Amino acid sequence: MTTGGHGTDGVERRGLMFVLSSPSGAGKTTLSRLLIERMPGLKMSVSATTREMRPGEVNGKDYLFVDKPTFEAMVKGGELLEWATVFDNSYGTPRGPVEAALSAGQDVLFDIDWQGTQQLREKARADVVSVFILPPSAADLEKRLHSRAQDSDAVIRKRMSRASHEMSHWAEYDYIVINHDVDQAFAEVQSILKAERLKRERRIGLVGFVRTLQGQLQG
Ligand SMILES: Nc1nc2c(ncn2[C@@H]2O[C@H](COP(=O)(O)OP(=O)(O)O)[C@@H](O)[C@H]2O)c(=O)[nH]1
Ligand SMILES: Nc1ncnc2c1ncn2[C@@H]1O[C@H](COP(=O)(O)OP(=O)(O)O)[C@@H](O)[C@H]1O
Repeated sequence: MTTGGHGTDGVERRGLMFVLSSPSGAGKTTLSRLLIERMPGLKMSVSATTREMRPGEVNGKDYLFVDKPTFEAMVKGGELLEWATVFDNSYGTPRGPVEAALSAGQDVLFDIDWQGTQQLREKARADVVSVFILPPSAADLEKRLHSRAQDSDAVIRKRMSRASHEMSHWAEYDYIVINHDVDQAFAEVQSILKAERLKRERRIGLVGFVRTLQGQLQG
């Protein structure tokens, strides 16, 4: 599914699909924003959703906010790479921008749940790197959901009651980061991405690079 771009050292490599999942409120959105700001060559996948827009969210940036018939038409038209129902709403990843970014040699960042992560893995196992973010405690999780101040008490209760179920999928992920402190968690997630970018299997230009080096040594 992915074709090559160039790494910072000029060696061609396959783009990767970097997935962050967590129970609601553990810090995926915060960490995703920092990654996009600070890691060149990484593009956010903007999901389509039927959920209500929160105060401060921007249509087309945080999500593509669509109505149910539009979402169903996207599913029927094969426009979504994966999709799932979360908290009674539909969420899905538009296929076009992901494929375009990967073809242009960029990595793509996904803030999606475990259902979507499973679907991506089925489609492109070798190119998916998945990270599960855990909160330090249930009390912290609840505090963060309240401090975000964007959901009603009823919605927060629903998200808290779903957290344990969401978390039960932690062992399907490649890496686990506990978000005590944002700077520390960001540094950990960034290290994962940096190391994964250097993986031999993705660096399809290495054979040619080493051959050239060997040629130079012999010549
Ligand atoms: N499968 C899938 N899940 C998504 C997608 N977009 C968002 N989600 C997940 O849907 C859940 C709810 O997201 P949201 O309503 O933004 O709430 P938040 O996680 O509390 O910020 C989160 O677990 C997201 O990771 C998507 O395109 N596909
Ligand atoms: N390490 C942390 N310590 C304290 N607050 C945090 C931390 N990480 C995130 N937050 C805050 O918690 C709230 C939920 O974080 P958010 O990134 O929206 O979570 P998610 O996208 O996983 O639902 C936000 O108000 C955010 O600023």
